[in-house]
Amino acid sequence: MFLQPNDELNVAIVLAQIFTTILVSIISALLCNRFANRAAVCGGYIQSSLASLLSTTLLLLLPFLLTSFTDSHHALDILILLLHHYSLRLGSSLQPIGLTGSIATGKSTVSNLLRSTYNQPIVDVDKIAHSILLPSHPLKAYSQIVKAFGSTILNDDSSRTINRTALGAVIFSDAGKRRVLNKITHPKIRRCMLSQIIYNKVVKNERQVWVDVPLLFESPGLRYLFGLIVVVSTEPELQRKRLEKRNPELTSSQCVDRINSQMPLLEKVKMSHICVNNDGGINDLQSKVHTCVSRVVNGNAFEKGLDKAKILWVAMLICNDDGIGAFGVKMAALAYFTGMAVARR
Ligand SMILES: CC(C)(COP(=O)(O)OP(=O)(O)OC[C@H]1O[C@@H](n2cnc3c(N)ncnc32)[C@H](O)[C@@H]1O)[C@@H](O)C(=O)NCCC(=O)NCCS
Ligand SMILES: Nc1ncnc2c1ncn2[C@@H]1O[C@H](COP(=O)(O)OP(=O)(O)OP(=O)(O)O)[C@@H](O)[C@H]1O
Repeated sequence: MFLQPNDELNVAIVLAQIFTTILVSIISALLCNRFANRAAVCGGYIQSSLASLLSTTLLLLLPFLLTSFTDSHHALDILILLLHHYSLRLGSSLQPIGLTGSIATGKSTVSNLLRSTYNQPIVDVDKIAHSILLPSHPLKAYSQIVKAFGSTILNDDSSRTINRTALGAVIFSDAGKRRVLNKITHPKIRRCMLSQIIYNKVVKNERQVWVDVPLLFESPGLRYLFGLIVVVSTEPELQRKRLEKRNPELTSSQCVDRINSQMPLLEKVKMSHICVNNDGGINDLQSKVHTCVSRVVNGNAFEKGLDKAKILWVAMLICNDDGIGAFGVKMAALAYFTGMAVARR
């Protein structure tokens, strides 16, 4: 079933479906041809029977393979992997810039400045997380979440959409439940995030892409995806006050739960390349963002470390929400051979 190309994820999926359909057809045709040639050369009864049996099996398997590719998102994973691989070979990297911080330290405010003043492309991971929750989203987190948390987290109206405040109250006060939600949502968020990075880099040809990702350091290994990490920090008391002011629907203790559910900000600052301190007013923040953008545009703040990034991309794609199945093994093999090709250069 082909999806309608109505957003970056779907465009990438449709491209991936077309790509794998062509790839599988070429491989099958080549293999059939090879078997037929072998049989003709050897001329033996057993060989030619075996060859025709294998060719027929392959041809029969082809529609099945295509259906399973188009019904799943494995095709997208392979496309992302290959694009990443070839971008490294061409000497440019898909490595984006990570923008992080803790809750209410000002990531969205900085993103808005980057977008409006500097025309920078931003992938907003909170926005992705919200879209994932919709009943109509192709990655189908909605049904899994309702199964895990029950219908009490749904809005009472006819839409039956997820009430984010209700779900937040459950997961921010209980680390076990938070893990359950993260297990459902994070692989899907990651996949949409990667699709959007690829879309911006490859389709829109953007030089650098910023990714506003709140849990960059909390998600194991994710930091290696980024060539550069910028953290937005505020002093804890100011952070709590800004959170309470922005989200009046939350009680003081719910605000504290949300802050405590994340890694301490100081640790994040230590692990980042650039820190934008947001203890002052908006004008002060604007001038700090200006300094940050100058460093990034000059390019001298980027780290090397493509190998680490490459290993991570491969691991992220294999360990997706479908588990390490047969397709994961195939992808590992693909990654291994592409890696060998690079090593030989
Ligand atoms: C729990 C949900 C429904 C609350 O929605 P709500 O609109 O009230 O908050 P919002 O999404 O704007 O999140 C605000 C901030 O909370 C923090 N936060 C969100 N989810 C988590 C989490 N699982 N663990 C720790 N902090 C989180 C982030 O700093 C985020 O920027 C929502 O955040 C969600 O679906 N979270 C799970 C997905 C996720 O991890 N998102 C974070 C992006 S990686
Ligand atoms: N320099 C500033 N001066 C005054 N208010 C600010 C400043 N920076 C941010 N704020 C306000 O603080 C609140 C939190 O900021 P923002 O939403 O940008 O944080 P965030 O890190 O994106 O939060 P979240 O993690 O929840 O997505 C907002 O209401 C914002 O308007």
